[in-house]
Amino acid sequence: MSGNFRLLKEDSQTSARLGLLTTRRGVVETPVFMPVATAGSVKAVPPEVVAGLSARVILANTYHLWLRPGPEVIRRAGGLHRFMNWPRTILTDSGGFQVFSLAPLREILEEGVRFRSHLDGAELFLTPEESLAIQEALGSDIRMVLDVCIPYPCPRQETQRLTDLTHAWAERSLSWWKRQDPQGALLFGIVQGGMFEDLRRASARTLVSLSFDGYAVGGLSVGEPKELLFRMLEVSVAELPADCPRYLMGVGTPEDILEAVARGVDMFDCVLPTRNARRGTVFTSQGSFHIRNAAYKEDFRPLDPACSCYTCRHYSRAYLRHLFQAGELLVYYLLTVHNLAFYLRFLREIRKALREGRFSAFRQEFYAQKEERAC
Ligand SMILES: CNc1nc2c(CC[C@H]3O[C@@H](OC)[C@H](O)[C@@H]3O)c3nc(N)[nH]c(=O)c3cc2[nH]1
Ligand SMILES: [Zn+2]
Repeated sequence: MSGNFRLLKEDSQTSARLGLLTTRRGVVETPVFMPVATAGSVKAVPPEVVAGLSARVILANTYHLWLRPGPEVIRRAGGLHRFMNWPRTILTDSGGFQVFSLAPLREILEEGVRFRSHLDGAELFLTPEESLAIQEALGSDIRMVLDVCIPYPCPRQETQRLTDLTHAWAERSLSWWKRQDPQGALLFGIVQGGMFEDLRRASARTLVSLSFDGYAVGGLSVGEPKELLFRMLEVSVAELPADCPRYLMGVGTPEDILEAVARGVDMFDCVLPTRNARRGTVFTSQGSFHIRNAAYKEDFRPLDPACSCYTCRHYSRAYLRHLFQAGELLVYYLLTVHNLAFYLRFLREIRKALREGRFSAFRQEFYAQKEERAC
């Protein structure tokens, strides 16, 4: 819909591409990883540090911020950027996923979703228009339409019904959007269709015919086998315009991201680097490991010798293990900084490989190193 995305280079051997997404808060090189700040904070790490790690976009969540502290508080604070002191791009998810993953006792109606708050059980009703009104109060730069995140598995007939509903809500979202002055904010549609190739293709085509600024592929990374995730991704992306950004929601491990980039995805969000850090699991160039392992009790090396992040420059595995065992809060900060640095560096390396026309060699090297580790 809006020409905010420029294709800079397409890989010769795969569908991978290097792009530039311009939002009203800055320019974002793609493929990009977006740290998750669901409730308005990248857990345990201040925004200046997240920006210092080169993050250009973070992701917040309509459902969580709607329930607490409420959109009016954030609107009166001057919007989410001011409220959380993040001056760069913010993408807000619509709440479609949380209503199905968090809220109990829900009812999907034509008009919207009725459910009970996971915080206090209060009865709530979320419509496509209300989700966009909340995102408007938050003042995010990229907004997602309210969709139905179809669970896995789901019978074909129910998949068709929920996908049709998602399309009706997408249409209502766009007509609401056209009645507003979005002031340069972008609106993304979300492809559903469950695990049925024909429903996936039809969903992508329907959303493209409505014309959005970008397209997310939803309803994946919901417990399905990897080969199904990538097959449904391929058939969805095949129907999406090359000159619009594609966002694969909730994915994933470094390998999943690499494979999705190879299939033409530009944008990623995932809780893995931040959530795993708080659980003591770290990502490194030698694979991932759990810091509480006794093997690290007197291991005075950094988490990853190939990492130059603050944590790796100043602290050893032994110290980080000690903090984790002692329940010292500092370890959340130190491990999250490292995992985010790892993910953001990984995407930087992917963009560099694409820029230099050696993406396939980079991908082969990634698997060769993985093989080596396995021996
Ligand atoms: C993990 N797998 C996965 N995440 C997904 C999310 C974001 C979760 C959202 O919830 C929070 O992360 C758990 C973040 O705020 C994130 O934006 C999705 N969101 C929407 N609207 N529709 C989907 O079909 C959908 C599918 C997903 N699959
Ligand atoms: Zn590090």
